[in-house]
Amino acid sequence: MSGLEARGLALGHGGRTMLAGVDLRLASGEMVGILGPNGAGKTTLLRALAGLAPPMAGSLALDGTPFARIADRDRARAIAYLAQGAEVNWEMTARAVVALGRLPHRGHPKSRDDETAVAEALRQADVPHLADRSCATLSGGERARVLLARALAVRGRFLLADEPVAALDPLLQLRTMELLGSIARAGSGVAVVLHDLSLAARFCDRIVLLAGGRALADAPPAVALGDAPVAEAFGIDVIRHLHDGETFVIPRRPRAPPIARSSDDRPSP
Ligand SMILES: Nc1ncnc2c1ncn2[C@@H]1O[C@H](COP(=O)(O)OP(=O)(O)OP(=O)(O)O)[C@@H](O)[C@H]1O
Repeated sequence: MSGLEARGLALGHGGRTMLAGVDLRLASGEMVGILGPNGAGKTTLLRALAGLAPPMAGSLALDGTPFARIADRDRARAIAYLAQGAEVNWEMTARAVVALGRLPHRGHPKSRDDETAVAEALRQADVPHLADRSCATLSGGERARVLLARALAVRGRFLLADEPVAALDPLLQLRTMELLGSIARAGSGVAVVLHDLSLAARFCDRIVLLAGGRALADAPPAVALGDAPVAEAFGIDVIRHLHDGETFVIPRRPRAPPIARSSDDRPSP
């Protein structure tokens, strides 16, 4: 079976289960959005898929080979991971940080040219002008784009990106989603954690919606972001706006909590 595959995953921290019974397959050429409320387990799931945190139960495999049988370096070459809101606390230039994405390739006979990969990643992430700046002096959005470039420089077959647009202005959010979509269309499997329902609905082929300790939905956006799953996962009502064939899903208001019926409300016998 090709792709990155999780079966029956149970994940948690300190012995506490946060997610259970998660099945997920990320194939080449598709972009999957991972959504859910704060604390639902999106980062926990993404880290497990990257091989950075072993599951409490279940299996993870790359093209049918269990993670346990894949060398760390081979896995790191195949699966690029962009952490959520990562800091860079060293006095390193942006170019040096992006070059860290080439570490899994060092000494590998089939490695592509590192300099070419770094230059292309800087260009894809729109940050060539920042290449010689110290990362410590970058704005939050600039740093986010440099760290995206580091993940792109891996040139993995899979890219797992945790909230890559959270710190970006509206133009860069759109450009980043377009970039991730083009990377998927070029043949990589992309999983992206998002909180923006419209970006997820417009750019993702499939949505995995996490809530209540499980995957509530794993379906195309029109289904996974339907009124019922969105209400159950986030406790909100949304407005849908169809424009040029694309659906925009806009949070409208928190759902009213269910009204407890007092004995006075009951119909008279
Ligand atoms: N190292 C840890 N030790 C203990 N609990 C943790 C740890 N990391 C995360 N958790 C808990 O696990 C749950 C899932 O966290 P996770 O970061 O995966 O959520 P998330 O869906 O990515 O949330 P957000 O949208 O806020 O980023 C949360 O309740 C969190 O408090």
